[in-house]
Amino acid sequence: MTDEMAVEVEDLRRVYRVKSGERIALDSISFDVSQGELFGILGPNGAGKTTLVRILSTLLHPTSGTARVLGVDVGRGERQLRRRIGILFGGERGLYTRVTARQNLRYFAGLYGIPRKVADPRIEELLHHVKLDDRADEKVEAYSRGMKQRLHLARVLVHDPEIIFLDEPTIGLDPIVAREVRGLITELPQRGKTVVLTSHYMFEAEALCSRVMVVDSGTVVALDTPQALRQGHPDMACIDVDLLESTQDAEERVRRLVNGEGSVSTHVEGERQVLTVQSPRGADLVPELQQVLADCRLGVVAVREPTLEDVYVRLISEGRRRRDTATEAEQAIPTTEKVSR
Ligand SMILES: Nc1ncnc2c1ncn2[C@@H]1O[C@H](COP(=O)(O)OP(=O)(O)OP(=O)(O)O)[C@@H](O)[C@H]1O
Repeated sequence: MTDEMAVEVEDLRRVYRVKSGERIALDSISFDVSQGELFGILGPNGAGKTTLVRILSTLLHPTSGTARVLGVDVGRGERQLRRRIGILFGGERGLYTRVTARQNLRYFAGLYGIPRKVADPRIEELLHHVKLDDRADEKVEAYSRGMKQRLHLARVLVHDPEIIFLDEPTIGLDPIVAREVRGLITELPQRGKTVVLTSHYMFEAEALCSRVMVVDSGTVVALDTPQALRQGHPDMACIDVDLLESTQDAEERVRRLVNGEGSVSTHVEGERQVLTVQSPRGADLVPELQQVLADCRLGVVAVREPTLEDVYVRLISEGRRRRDTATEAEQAIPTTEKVSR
């Protein structure tokens, strides 16, 4: 393994059979991940992220297309690959809580057939690395969520895998613990590991990943460095409007004002409700925006550069608009014409 890509995916498709017929979770996606890269997969709920990670980590077979991990076809080299990959899914499953952290790690090392004289010093080093050495002989049931997640990371590393899949590794963690876990993830490439991670948090992807791939409805919407994605939309400025008191149709009215040339979203930030408008008109839009929102009580109105999250919102909404238009056009074609095409 020198010049090979860590992950090579071509035309990968996964369809689930459901009562109503078929559900396309991945629709012919292609991408590569280099060795030593920290690669992020972003996408809304149901985008296909977990399906993709499960295929890459040999837990699920693709319907068609190819996926090679460390040069091995995931469908053919399961046994060989499992020793070389580490998998961490969000949540608490996968540890034995009635025994200690050290016993957990010894057990998992044993499953991979690692001799004690190799495993023991590695376990010591890992416990130290995830800052659990002083609590290593305590039962895991007495651990906090954060300690369990750090132990999960040690478990993922116990067989010294070359590539690690992390599915939403900081989900449900408090901000301080999440930051600790992110710190440990950042160090993985320095330990020679390739990391593929999924996340719902844009700032996390921006802080950790060398490249990110945005997926929606099983297709790749964008793939680039976080910086290039942000800078790839020079026409876009963002306006944040603090809505101190708002009317129900405020967002809809702003949407009509923007008229498909950008995007509008509202989110709550602590006590604040913030309406964000992305528009190529930038600051020029502010007076009209204030006029449209004249019956609301507004706080600060600020024009700023887009963040990765803004770009993400725009990419997803543009993709969905394009798909809706294509579906409407398809539905407008008379049935006879569809059959003859
Ligand atoms: N076992 C299954 N049977 C049927 N459909 C499934 C199954 N697993 C996933 N799906 C569907 O496949 C699509 C992709 O799901 P997937 O879990 O991969 O998305 P995701 O991006 O990981 O979502 P989330 O962020 O909510 O975890 C969704 O429409 C989902 O409902």
